[in-house]
Amino acid sequence: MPATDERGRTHPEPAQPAPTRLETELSTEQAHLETSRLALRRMRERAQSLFATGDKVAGDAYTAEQLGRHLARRVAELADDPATALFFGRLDFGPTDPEHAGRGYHVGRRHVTDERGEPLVLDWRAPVSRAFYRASARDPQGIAVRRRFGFSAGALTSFEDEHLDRGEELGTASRILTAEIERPRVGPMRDIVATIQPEQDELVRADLADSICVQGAPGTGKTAVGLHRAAYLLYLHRERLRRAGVLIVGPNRAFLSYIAAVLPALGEVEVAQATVEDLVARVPVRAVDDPAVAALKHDPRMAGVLRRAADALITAPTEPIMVSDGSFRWRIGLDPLHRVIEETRREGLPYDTGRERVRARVVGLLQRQAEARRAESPGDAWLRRMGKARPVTAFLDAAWPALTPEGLVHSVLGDPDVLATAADGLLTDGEQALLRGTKLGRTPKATRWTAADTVLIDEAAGLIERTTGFGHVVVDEAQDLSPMQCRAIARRSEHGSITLLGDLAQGTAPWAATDWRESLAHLGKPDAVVVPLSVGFRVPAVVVAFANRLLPALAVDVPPAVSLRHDGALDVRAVADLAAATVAEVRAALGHDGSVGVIAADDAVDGLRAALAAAGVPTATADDVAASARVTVVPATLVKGLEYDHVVVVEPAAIVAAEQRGLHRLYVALTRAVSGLSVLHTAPLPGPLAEPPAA
Ligand SMILES: Nc1ncnc2c1ncn2[C@@H]1O[C@H](COP(=O)(O)OP(=O)(O)OP(=O)(O)O)[C@@H](O)[C@H]1O
Repeated sequence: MPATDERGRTHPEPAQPAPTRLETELSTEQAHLETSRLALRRMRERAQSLFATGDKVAGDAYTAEQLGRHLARRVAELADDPATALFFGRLDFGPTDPEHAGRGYHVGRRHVTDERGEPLVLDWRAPVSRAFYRASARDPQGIAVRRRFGFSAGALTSFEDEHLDRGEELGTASRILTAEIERPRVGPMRDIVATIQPEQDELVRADLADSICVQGAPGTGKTAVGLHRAAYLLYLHRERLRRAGVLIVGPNRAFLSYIAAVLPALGEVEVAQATVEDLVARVPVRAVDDPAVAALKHDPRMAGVLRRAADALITAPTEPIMVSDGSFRWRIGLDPLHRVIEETRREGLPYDTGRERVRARVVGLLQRQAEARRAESPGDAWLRRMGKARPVTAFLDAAWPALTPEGLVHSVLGDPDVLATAADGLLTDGEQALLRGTKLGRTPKATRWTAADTVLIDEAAGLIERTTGFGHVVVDEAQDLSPMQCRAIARRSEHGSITLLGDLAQGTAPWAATDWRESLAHLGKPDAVVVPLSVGFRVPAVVVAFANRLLPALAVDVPPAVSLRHDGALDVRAVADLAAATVAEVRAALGHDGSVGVIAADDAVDGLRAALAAAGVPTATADDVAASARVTVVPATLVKGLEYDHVVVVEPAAIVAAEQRGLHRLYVALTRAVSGLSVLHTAPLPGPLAEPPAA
């Protein structure tokens, strides 16, 4: 409005440069963000007030509890983290789209609607949002303009448009994608919803019915894809998957805590996470196997041995059953008992179910006799009494004895006769001798089980009873699963699907996979497709080139990664004093933003931690993602799946020497860096790294 002076004369406003079109658009978008945040807050407040009064409106305690849980979940889902962008993109449809012509949608982490129910932000998983990830200049999918927003500390600061209708497409040249990839890393893993790439999106949005296996070099986004697929499937099949459950399997606790925040940030708060060891932890692990024995216990032939041992317990009846019942005496002869056992055996039920089926059939035979003699049908109480009658149980105990998983494994490992029969033709004499050398307690209870035993016990449990499964299982770092561990996961996904993620080059377990088809067969999903990912989002090109020098020595057939990052630094240096050089290197790295990871052979970790502490540099451990210390000292055996902005790998030769697949371990260690990698050594570098790179 023009200003008026004391004499009543009007003056034009002091000249302000008119806002540019870009500035106006930016402020419109900022206003939309503000409106959306307020709307989300309203949605959350409504959910909270429903939660507060939910128990008063529900009819009964059960409904109240269900409702309470639902509402609590809803409140958690609607949490707004001011540090993350509520929306990150916008789609403007062109005039010819049959459904959305001329409309624009903001795409973000969850649906936000205004008070009239009109969408302010669309969930990234909604069908319309798909075009945000997949549309291209060649196949615009109805989109005229795709806009990406840039944020700084939760504030919307920029945007970038692609006029797909004019054939413009940025692809990986997007500034906003580049900034996201090059952002210095700190703390736990973050979601990538804003920048999921088309080849990743195809995997994320694969059908629930499809099991898939992703082979990807380090940093190609396998973990990210697996987590986002879990979130996507939960969105699309909410009820079904909530009932059946979704499980994420990772290599160790440090890794699980590193990824734990991703799904909650996407509004998914009910996903189970476990290591394979957790899954099979029916007994505590209190002993260690000799490596050769452990390897044998993880061999899939052990499944056959256990099955045979369980089958061998089922034997032909030797005596008829006689039961006194008041003034009556019932008798079942050998022939019908034979038939019951054989018929039930042929049904191939879990052992326990079979035993109960035999019991029910025997009671059925008694019932028929009773009906014939008494001309009336006995009631439930009678049936129960007959089922528990001593002669019936005695027959069962002889022909189909009760069995526990620990008991079965104990007898296979501890009773040479049982082993000889069960392993005949499956294991060599030498292998049987290895197993006979296993130290066991006198009873299963008194036995100090090993980690490999727990896998056998789980296999035995799978023979005896049905395992409860999940609707979908995501398995990360799957190259390290043994065949027997694959079978443990197969039992938990028999009626569901799996996403298998891994890199054969990073296999460090003695039984590491060399061919995904074999793992998939053991997982019960032989027909799953194997899809490669080859664009690396973590490791800078110079570092990839250095690590790739190890590939020929790793004896695996995998496509090498191509890095999207052409920045980044590599510094390989012979030093005189490892501890002093590490301290200096860490100090220098602390001069820049981001986390610092020091990776060393396991037995060198304590010494390095002490050296850093003595120099006044506090350090965290790998499983402490919330630590305030920026420096983490990680044993090489725990670093799989993790990443740090700057990585210092200390004495590669020691990492290689520490284990059988030490070169694979070193490959893992060398591929953890986001911005820079320093390699410090006193001993010569291991084989392929010592040679000059091939031209
Ligand atoms: N589309 C993307 N946009 C931005 N960042 C991405 C994208 N995909 C992956 N990243 C980032 O790249 C890094 C590596 O991703 P991730 O850990 O999922 O890779 P990975 O294949 O599982 O690696 P590894 O084999 O080493 O376990 C992470 O920081 C992740 O956030």
